[in-house]
Amino acid sequence: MTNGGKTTLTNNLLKALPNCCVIHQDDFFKPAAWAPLFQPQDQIAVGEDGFKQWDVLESLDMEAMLSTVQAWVSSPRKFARAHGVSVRLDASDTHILILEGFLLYSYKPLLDLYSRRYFLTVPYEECKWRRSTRSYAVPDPPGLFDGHVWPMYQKYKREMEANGVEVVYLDGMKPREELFHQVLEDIQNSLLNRS
Ligand SMILES: Nc1ncnc2c1ncn2[C@@H]1O[C@H](COP(=O)(O)OP(=O)(O)O)[C@@H](O)[C@H]1O
Ligand SMILES: NC(=O)c1ccc[n+]([C@@H]2O[C@H](COP(=O)(O)O)[C@@H](O)[C@H]2O)c1
Repeated sequence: MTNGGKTTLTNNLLKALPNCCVIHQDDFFKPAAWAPLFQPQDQIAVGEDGFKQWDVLESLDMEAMLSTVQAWVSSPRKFARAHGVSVRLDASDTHILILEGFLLYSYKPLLDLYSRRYFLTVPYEECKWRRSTRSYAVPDPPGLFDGHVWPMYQKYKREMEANGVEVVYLDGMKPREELFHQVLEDIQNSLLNRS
């Protein structure tokens, strides 16, 4: 979920895991107008509620994100080099790709590609508070959290559960270090079980 601690956890994992790349879903938001002149290029819809609909799958270019994932799948080593990730030649040939995002489990073509699916959650009040302290490229207009962000979070999570998508829930209220060690251990175990 938004402000669950995804970026923080991802950055910690990136430092600890060899040959590890990341793709951020935020990089795939479709273009939006920042001024009326640019209106024709605006691909973010405005809902009946008056809010720009940022938190729906249609606002993200998921095809482009999938292509980026496929580029990694076809050559992790080349991908790592192109993204400035140093490839350790002495380490095992295992490569890891982290996808970091708030709507990763609602786009079918990606669903079967994941080895592990983690889902960080925090309670409503904490999420709202953390969000209020964030500064996004496009600032939240007043009322966006309750009017759009939270309802969309609930809707997509409900759908994900109804579709039987299995995830490992992580308690985003735990200290950063604890979350890091929990997930690192889980990744290491899943790698061991594969070999
Ligand atoms: N485990 C944690 N406990 C308390 N605060 C956290 C924790 N993880 C992240 N934060 C804080 O919450 C905010 C959102 O974190 P961030 O990692 O950017 O979330 P996300 O990428 O999920 O939106 C930041 O201010 C960050 O410092
Ligand atoms: N990166 C952007 O261009 C942009 C613009 C508007 C809103 N957002 C917000 O980003 C959130 C997702 O990012 P986080 O998971 O990091 O919070 C969404 O809830 C969305 O409302 C991002």
